[in-house]
Amino acid sequence: MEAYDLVVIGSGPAGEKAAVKAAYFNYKVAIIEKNEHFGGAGIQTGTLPSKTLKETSLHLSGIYSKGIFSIDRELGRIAGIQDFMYRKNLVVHDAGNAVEHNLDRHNVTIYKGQAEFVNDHEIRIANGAAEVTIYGKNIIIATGSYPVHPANIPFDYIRVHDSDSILNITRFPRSLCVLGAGVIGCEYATIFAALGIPTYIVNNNDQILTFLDKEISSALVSRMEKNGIKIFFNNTIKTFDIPADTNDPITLTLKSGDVVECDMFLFAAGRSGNTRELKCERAGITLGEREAIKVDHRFQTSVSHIYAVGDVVGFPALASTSMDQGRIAVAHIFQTGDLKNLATVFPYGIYTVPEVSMVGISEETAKSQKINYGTGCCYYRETIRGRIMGDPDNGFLKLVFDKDSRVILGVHIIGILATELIHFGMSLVREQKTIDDVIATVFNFPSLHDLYKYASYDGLGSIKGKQVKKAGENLSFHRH
Ligand SMILES: Cc1cc2nc3c(=O)[nH]c(=O)nc-3n(C[C@H](O)[C@H](O)[C@H](O)COP(=O)(O)OP(=O)(O)OC[C@H]3O[C@@H](n4cnc5c(N)ncnc54)[C@H](O)[C@@H]3O)c2cc1C
Ligand SMILES: NC(=O)c1ccc[n+]([C@@H]2O[C@H](COP(=O)([O-])OP(=O)(O)OC[C@H]3O[C@@H](n4cnc5c(N)ncnc54)[C@H](O)[C@@H]3O)[C@@H](O)[C@H]2O)c1
Repeated sequence: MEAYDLVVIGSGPAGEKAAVKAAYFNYKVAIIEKNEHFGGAGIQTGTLPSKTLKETSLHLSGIYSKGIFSIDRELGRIAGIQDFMYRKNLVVHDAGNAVEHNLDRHNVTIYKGQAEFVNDHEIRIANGAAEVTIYGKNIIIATGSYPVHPANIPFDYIRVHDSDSILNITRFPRSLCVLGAGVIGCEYATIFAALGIPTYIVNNNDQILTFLDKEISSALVSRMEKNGIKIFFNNTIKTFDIPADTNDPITLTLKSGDVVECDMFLFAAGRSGNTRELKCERAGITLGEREAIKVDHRFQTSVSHIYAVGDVVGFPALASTSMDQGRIAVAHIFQTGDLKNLATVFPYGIYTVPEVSMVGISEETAKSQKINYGTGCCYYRETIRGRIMGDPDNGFLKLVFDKDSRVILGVHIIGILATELIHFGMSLVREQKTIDDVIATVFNFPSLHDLYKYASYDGLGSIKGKQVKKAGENLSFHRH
């Protein structure tokens, strides 16, 4: 039986980075992947395809240039579903190959097939009729998550989809209903709505993306509604009526009694850990809620030489954090001494139209923690760069800071490039910088980083109790 210093199960962002890091330190490493292609949800079915479809929908719809440069860009021909999928397919294919190449380059041995534990050191890999068992001195489970399939949702992958099958549609929906206003639901709803497709969201509470600062999530709701999305709050679907003729609409009856007619349906109301096939009980590994594996802060499971990283351990379930979790587990196993814990300050990037990003605490959290906090805000259109670009999103940046120390505690952005702009804010929060530090910083001019400067000035005004002049909507921002 072939023996390895480390066996990694799964080649998504968490598994790839773990395997490559251990190999870099000259350990003998194997990785097991059950899918034909490498990269997991990060590259094949989640992050990368959805982000590419978002860029494609912005490009095809011209949503950010309409009416701004005097002459509207017209598409030479009507874009078809092949045009919509073209770049996604290309980028996914290239990025999947890049993962394989990276593993190869680092001399990681690749096993194709489905892994299951024989005991706490031995893993059986089945690939069709072929089977092989390998030995891992240490093991990292990085098997990710899958979209749950509640019994009442009649998935047919033609008109009723989950976030995997929506990537393979062969025609545009004439209209779309999404169940769940989490990140997946909101991102896909805005991608399709940007293309002019009538879109509905059904969500079982009164807010979308509940972890966001409320002012930002409310602003996103108003932008989504402006882009033609109708959201049913505090609601869920009671019955589905799917006619045999695909020209006829699917009829959904909601808990509220409302009836929604739509051409396609997307389920986006939750994922669970990919642990069922692993037979974790044979290795003595303890599972938690939603089929996730229980780990400590170093990603060690209940069995000391077995670690678990990425989506399979649950929150925060991001590609960004998953990669670092993989690296941290390896650093702990082999005592490389370079990485100890996952950064406590990391950003959330929501690739909706418009984008949203946040780091640190929201105004609601500051309030609940009884912090003597202040806020400062600046709209994109109040900056010169924003005016040049034109800003159909009415985007803004909001700072939450401690009024006594003036230290910035949270940064919240809605608007173009929010997921890029947030990283300066992340440094501010991590390094406990003050609004005065931001005011004393020179940025390129014109640049959107002015948002930080003028939000800080706005914050100064709010400390002194002045009402700082604000253009346009949300003039009535509550000041502390
Ligand atoms: C639609 C969507 C959009 C997303 N957008 C973002 C985003 O914008 N930003 C972000 O940070 N995150 C995003 N995410 C989340 C991100 O994709 C995941 O957090 C990330 O992929 C988790 O990485 P992972 O390595 O833990 O698991 P995965 O990427 O799921 O990879 C797990 C791998 O393990 C393999 N595997 C599973 N079981 C076995 C087995 N028994 N044997 C062998 N192989 C096995 C699978 O085939 C898969 O290749 C998104 C997710 C979805 C679904
Ligand atoms: N940009 C990103 O970072 C990004 C993008 C997509 C996904 N992800 C990751 O993927 C994970 C899964 O995302 P998700 O959106 O599937 O799940 P989620 O748990 O974040 O959201 C599910 C939503 O569906 C609602 N819901 C649940 N059951 C319902 C029901 N029966 N009826 C109506 N509404 C219902 C919930 O209230 C919630 O708003 C997230 O935790 C996230 O970390 C990240």
